[in-house]
Amino acid sequence: MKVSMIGTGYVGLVTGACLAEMGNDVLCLDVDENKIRILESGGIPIHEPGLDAVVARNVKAGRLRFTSDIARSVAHGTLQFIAVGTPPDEDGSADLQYVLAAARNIGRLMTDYKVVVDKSTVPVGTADKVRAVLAEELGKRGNPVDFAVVSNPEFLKEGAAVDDFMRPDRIVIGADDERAILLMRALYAPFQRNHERLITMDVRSAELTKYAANAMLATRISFMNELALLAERMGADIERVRLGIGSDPRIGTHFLYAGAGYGGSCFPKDVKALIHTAAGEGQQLEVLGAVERANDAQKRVLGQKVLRRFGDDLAGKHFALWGLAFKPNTDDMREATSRVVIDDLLSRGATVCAYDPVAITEAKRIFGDRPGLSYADTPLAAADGADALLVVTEWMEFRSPDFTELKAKLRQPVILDGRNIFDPEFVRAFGFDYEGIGRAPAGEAGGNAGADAGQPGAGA
Ligand SMILES: NC(=O)C1=CN([C@@H]2O[C@H](COP(=O)(O)OP(=O)(O)OC[C@H]3O[C@@H](n4cnc5c(N)ncnc54)[C@H](O)[C@@H]3O)[C@@H](O)[C@H]2O)C=CC1
Ligand SMILES: O=C(O)[C@H]1O[C@H](OP(=O)(O)OP(=O)(O)OC[C@H]2O[C@@H](n3ccc(=O)[nH]c3=O)[C@H](O)[C@@H]2O)[C@H](O)[C@@H](O)[C@@H]1O
Repeated sequence: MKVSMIGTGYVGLVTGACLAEMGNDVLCLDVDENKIRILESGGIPIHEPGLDAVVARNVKAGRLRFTSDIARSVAHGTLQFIAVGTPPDEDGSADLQYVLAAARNIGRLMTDYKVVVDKSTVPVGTADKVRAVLAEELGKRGNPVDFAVVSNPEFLKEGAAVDDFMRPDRIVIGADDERAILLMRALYAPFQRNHERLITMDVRSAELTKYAANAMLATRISFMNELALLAERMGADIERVRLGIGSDPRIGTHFLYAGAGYGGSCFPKDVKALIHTAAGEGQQLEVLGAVERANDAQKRVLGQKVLRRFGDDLAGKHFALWGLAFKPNTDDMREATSRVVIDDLLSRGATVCAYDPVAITEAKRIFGDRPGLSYADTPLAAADGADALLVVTEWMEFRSPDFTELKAKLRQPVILDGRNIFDPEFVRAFGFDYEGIGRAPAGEAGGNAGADAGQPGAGA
């Protein structure tokens, strides 16, 4: 099938490459000419495991091409995927300007039947707006060309995007046009793996499904993070609680890890956008409001642990930070907890040396020449002379360091583990003063540690 992919970011490039992998003829469009130049010269503008191989293979086979020529993109695909960004507007609503600009381009130039697919995460009612823009542009030309608008939200995770797209849990298609549904079914047939994974529904339900999924996942995390703070106060261990509740299949152990707050380009913005959508309908989403507030507070928990140990004035103190990306296997730092932690420490006069396997270039772009912030080439080098090590992202390579060497590098053997990657007892046996998120204090096997183990709320 001929597919045009509008927007070659995380979603567009992965979707385009994976569709090409199944034999489709895919043309990827981006208004960012620099991105297109990188792709045309064989580079990949983002860090996403396995993506380079899929892209290279399909470019070589002639099934995947890139362009910044809008007319060429509109002419190419019967299926026109819109996979552009939908960042939060000042009031928290999803900014639809890029989606509607893409739709306008299609309407302005299309000459035959097109299925316009909303792949971007967009609020309920957006398909109607896209339809209206297409009709308006066609109307201006007095050209009654047939088209359909389909909602096909994407559920891939960064860092596992290719795998998620190739082996989806489900494929949601919101449409009311039979011809369009048939085309979408055919397009996604190779991804079904002998099991019906395609769920068709009306467009509005499909649009809401995407926000509901992210909001539910964000809720699980904030819920566990709040319980982790309570566990710290009570001398309980959130990891044991996670196993204890996760064994109930109605709850499950997945996606239940307490940590230093969720980040990324989607949970924060989608939670905000859903709250805003509901408010527009006169409904307050009380639970989601709390989810957002709890997460904002959770991003400050590591900084607060530092202040409790070292006092409010951190002048002369130096900290090692492991992990800049909002999660492992990506260089994405949008809404990353590391940004809040670094700001908190630097604003109190501390200096910070950070290490991340892939996100240092992105950090340099974000922080510029921020005084007090430096970067190291290895995790151990980052720890050199630090008063404490803060773990912010759970990269695999952080999980089994040489603890003896690490201790020798640090000025004080303090580890504040924002992702609970270490076994507290194991690390303490090396003489570290270790604190995780919601972990039992030293010597406690889950008993009541009373007021001594209490944390002052960490803003929650
Ligand atoms: N990043 C993720 O893991 C996921 C993102 N989503 C959603 O997918 C959408 C895209 O997200 P990302 O890929 O992360 O964004 P991104 O920011 O990485 O990429 C968007 C791309 O669209 C391009 N663009 C903007 N306007 C354009 C236009 N009129 N014509 C052609 N190209 C244009 C930009 O230059 C940029 O390269 C968002 O709505 C997001 O919420 C959904 C699931 C997962
Ligand atoms: O709409 C989107 O863009 C995507 O948003 C998330 O994917 P992503 O943001 O890439 O990453 P996640 O793995 O979901 O992690 C998000 C954040 O939650 C945190 N997290 C995750 C899981 C957990 O148990 N605890 C926890 O704190 C991570 O550290 C990270 O900061 C969803 O998982 C995807 O299904 C969705 O398609």
